[in-house]
Amino acid sequence: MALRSKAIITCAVTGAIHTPSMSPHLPVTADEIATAAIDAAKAGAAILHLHARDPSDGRPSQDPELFRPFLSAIKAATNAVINITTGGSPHMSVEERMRPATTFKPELASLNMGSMNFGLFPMLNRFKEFKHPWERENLEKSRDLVFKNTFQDIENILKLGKANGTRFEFECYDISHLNNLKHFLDRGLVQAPLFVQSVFGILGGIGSDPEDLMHMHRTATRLFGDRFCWSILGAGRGQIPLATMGAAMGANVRVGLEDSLWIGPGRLAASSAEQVARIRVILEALNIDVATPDEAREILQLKG
Ligand SMILES: C[C@H](N)CC(=O)CC(=O)O
Ligand SMILES: [Zn+2]
Repeated sequence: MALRSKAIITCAVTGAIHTPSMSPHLPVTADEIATAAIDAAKAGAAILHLHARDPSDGRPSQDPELFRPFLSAIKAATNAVINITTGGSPHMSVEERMRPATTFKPELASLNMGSMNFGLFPMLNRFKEFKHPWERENLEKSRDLVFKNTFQDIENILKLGKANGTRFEFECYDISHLNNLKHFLDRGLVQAPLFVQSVFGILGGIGSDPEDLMHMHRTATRLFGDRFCWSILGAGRGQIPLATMGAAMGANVRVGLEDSLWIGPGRLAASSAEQVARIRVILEALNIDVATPDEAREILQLKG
């Protein structure tokens, strides 16, 4: 793993997993997403990972016209790195998922490194009341849902990136995803430094035990040596503890309401910025400086 000079904080402000009835703080409209992202950048996030939602009912959407207003507001207020999702929602087609990255040619986009079961239904044990029927439907449907990311899908998104100068946040939800990334590295379809976002705690992927983190780290180091920039994404209550453990080992970190709605046991986070502030305090307590957006660009060799 490339020795990390400074820690890059990525913030994912809304996503497509959580639904509006789960938290009043989940941004839905373009204004809410812009405000959440700008506040997260002010709190110390160098990279903003962005999804869009239909303002009428909060349903995840990859419609570029829903991205456009908050992208321009964010760019006007910060020089944070814009990272546009190509994962969208696991219920969407890959073509649908690729639309905003195709339209906006961002310097960074997410890329999910393998197909997998994507179990969201356990959240039905925690959340009972939903304003919109699609919220419960999506969770129920995840019992029989495959998040499709075939080798051809990945290759198509890599080609899109190459054409647009877009580099990737490689979402690795399991050890096999690291091997898939190595396959594309060996074929010269991806270039170092590889921004490896290890995703822990999604049902269908690797768990969120410290042993899982160590296993990911060992395997990534064996496969990529010092050609990767490691980052930790813990879903749900594992968010801050796993990010803390990873940071102590030299990793970068990802927080935000896309990945966890919580700031403490039973306490909803009031904003993604609150989670950024929390992990920043921890990083600085570990004597780790937080990277600015331009330092993140340099570390990840982004087009700027
Ligand atoms: C677990 C995260 N939702 C992973 C993610 O952010 C995927 C994407 O947007 O491409
Ligand atoms: Zn995402």
